[in-house]
Amino acid sequence: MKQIVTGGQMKFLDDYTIRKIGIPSLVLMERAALSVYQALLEEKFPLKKVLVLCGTGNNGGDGVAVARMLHVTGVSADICILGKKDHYTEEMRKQVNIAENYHISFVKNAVPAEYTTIVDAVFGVGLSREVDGIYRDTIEALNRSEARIMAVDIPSGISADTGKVLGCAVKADVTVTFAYEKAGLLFYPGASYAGKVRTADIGIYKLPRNDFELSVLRCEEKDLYRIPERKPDGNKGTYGKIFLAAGSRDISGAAYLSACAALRTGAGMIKVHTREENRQVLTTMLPEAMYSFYDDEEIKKEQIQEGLTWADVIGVGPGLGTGQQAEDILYTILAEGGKPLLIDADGLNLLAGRMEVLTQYPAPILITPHLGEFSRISGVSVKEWKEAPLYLTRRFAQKYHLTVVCKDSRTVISDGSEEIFINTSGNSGMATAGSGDVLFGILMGLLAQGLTAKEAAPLGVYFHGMAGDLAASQKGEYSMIAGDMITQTTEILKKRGTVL
Ligand SMILES: NC(=O)C1=CN([C@@H]2O[C@H](COP(=O)(O)OP(=O)(O)OC[C@H]3O[C@@H](n4cnc5c(N)ncnc54)[C@H](OP(=O)(O)O)[C@@H]3O)[C@@H](O)[C@H]2O)[C@@H](O)CC1
Ligand SMILES: [K+]
Repeated sequence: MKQIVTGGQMKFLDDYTIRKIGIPSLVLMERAALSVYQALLEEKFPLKKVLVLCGTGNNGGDGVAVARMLHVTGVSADICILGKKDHYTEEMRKQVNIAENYHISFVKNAVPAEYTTIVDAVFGVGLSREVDGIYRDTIEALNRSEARIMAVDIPSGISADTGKVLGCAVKADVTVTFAYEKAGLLFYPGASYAGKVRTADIGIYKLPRNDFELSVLRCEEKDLYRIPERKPDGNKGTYGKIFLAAGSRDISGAAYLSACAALRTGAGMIKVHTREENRQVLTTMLPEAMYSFYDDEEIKKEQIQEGLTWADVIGVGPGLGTGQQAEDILYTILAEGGKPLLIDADGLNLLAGRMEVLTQYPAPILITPHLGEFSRISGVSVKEWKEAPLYLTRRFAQKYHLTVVCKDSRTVISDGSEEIFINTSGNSGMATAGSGDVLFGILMGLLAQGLTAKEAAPLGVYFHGMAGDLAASQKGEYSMIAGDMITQTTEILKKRGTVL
């Protein structure tokens, strides 16, 4: 797991390192600038003529130090400072003083088009409001230039918390961020403004994970080892039994994809409860599953109860429909399930406006709404969510005692505790029919194998994104379809043994 920070947390850690640990601010700044200088060389930036664009804060101070490092190695570097002298931080003042002693050239009205490389050191984590005036004009001119752009810590204009563009923002080719990735570099549009992100260790104190009041994390490939190991003496019961209510009249695909993904992820057994019309197609396509069918008559509660008693994990929703039968199935499960429960799609649509019934359920519940569904069940608009994705997802999880997987280009996962996850795997090709059903199946598969909802959710989402990335590498983002992701789960599970 990788630790991510918000802008406020980074400022706290900077401050803690300086005041409590005792590393002087200028030492951190020197290391920060050196890491940017090295990145300029390693990423082969064209250093014929470099402009370092600085703000008045410490991000600007980093920039002035980078200009000095370039200057002493014979690179022609101009410094242009936006903002007034009386706004300089103490560190910025010292850096400017050093640069003046070196006779580095300061320019007033830089023309970005004249430079081969531009270092963006206007705003870092201290950006506090919309960018306008001279800042906006300069950033827009910079984005129009042909120069390669290196952002210091975060592209100026991007919110370090949400990735939002505050007015306007620098479009960088490479960003060197210090100590930790900032949440704003992971969320879109910030992620696409940052270009390639390099994280540099500059000596900031590494706070233990448990000491963060709110710990923002992301999974990485080595976390695959968290998928439970297969036991040589295991049997199909060892790997869990799933009861899945999915599919409706003429909708069999969602049931197929989720059930198949669950089995491919390693679940021992699955029983699909679905409409009679799906009998032939499902039993032909997925004979490995067991089935119970219902028709136009009233749903048979005993049939469902039998499945619930047998199962270790329950899933409800994919392709279920929102008619009376679907509602009866959902409420039977809520009343009598009592086992870890996953709800998606139509299951969530049926719950809109009645979410409080979930707080009565005696076992963990995991829900996987996309942003539209989240909006419907929470009353939070998509626009509001984008302003505060971490806070709003967590608040919702707390309110209804759930693990929430809020699906977006950067899925946010929270069980309401102090640990919250942002997922970074995946690609635009995954915005394809049935992709959510595959995720649902993967999550059921992980829960069936004994992971808790909190463990399964971030790992399953990451796993699903990896499957999407592998599918895209083979079929391309345009052509890949949901079934390709199931095929790739096989490849990912093969990797499990190699990442330890
Ligand atoms: N010692 C350390 O702490 C270390 C810090 N490090 C580096 O420092 C960065 C953080 O520095 P920081 O806290 O000084 O804030 P920073 O990002 O430079 O911006 C603040 C300035 O911007 C201004 N401003 C804000 N919004 C604005 C707007 N919309 N439009 C116009 N102005 C606006 C604001 O002005 P004011 O609000 O005072 O008017 C203030 O002058 C961090 O990202 C990293 O790069 C590293 O060197 C490691 C050691
Ligand atoms: K910057």
